Amino acid sequence: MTTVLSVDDVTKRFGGIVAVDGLDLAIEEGELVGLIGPNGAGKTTTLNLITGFLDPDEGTVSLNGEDVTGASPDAVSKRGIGRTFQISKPFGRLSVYENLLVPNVSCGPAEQEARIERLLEELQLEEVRENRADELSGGQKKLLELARVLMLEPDLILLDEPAAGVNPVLMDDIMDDIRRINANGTAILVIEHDMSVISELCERVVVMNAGRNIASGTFEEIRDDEKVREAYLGGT
Ligand SMILES: Nc1ncnc2c1ncn2[C@@H]1O[C@H](COP(=O)(O)OP(=O)(O)OP(=O)(O)O)[C@@H](O)[C@H]1O
Repeated sequence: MTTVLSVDDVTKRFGGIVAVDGLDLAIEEGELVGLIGPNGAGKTTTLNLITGFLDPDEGTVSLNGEDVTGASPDAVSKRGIGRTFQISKPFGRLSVYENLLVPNVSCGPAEQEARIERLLEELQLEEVRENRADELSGGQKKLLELARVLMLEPDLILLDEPAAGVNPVLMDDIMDDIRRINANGTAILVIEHDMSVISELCERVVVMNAGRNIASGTFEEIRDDEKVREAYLGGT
């Protein structure tokens, strides 16, 4: 198997707080992995370290075997990592269609247009293509963000809480979309507090606590892990 993402012994401190503490994490080609952990475990900081929004104090981040530690968010995105945010931030005054013209694609205009049309259809945004992005529901905004990320045809997508603020019916559609994108060959890492989403979606789950990777396995394996139970009980 080819390793798409490798986080090796990464540490990030904010003053006296060690947010990420010697973290090791790897995602193989085609995997769909969940990243969970109690509040403050370091999940979002990890995403920020992988995507170049933060620089680690120690350790390395590699993408497809290439060291991308310290690269800018733009450079990381060009090398094939896409990312969505906990709170979607589309360009509110632009239409759905115009938002999809924003990503800096490396293909020509005809292919760009074809990708937009395909994604509008696949993600069921066709009906709202001319609507302003700030008129969309929470779930539709998440779909638009996913479409924006897919415009760049990434090797790996990092999803930060895709279920937050989404109604359950649309969440079922979003889960189907995530499965389909993964089945087409894109590796995915999902941060999510909703355990039903994690258990339904992810073949492997990594658990963080206090900045460290404390367990990795199927949902059933980590659910029955004593260290994981203690981490969640200790956090409440
Ligand atoms: N910019 C920052 N400055 C100072 N401390 C920070 C900063 N970002 C995160 N932290 C701290 O780092 C630790 C890890 O935070 P992080 O947001 O990564 O956790 P998380 O697992 O994503 O939590 P949640 O599930 O609540 O989103 C916390 O103690 C947090 O307060």
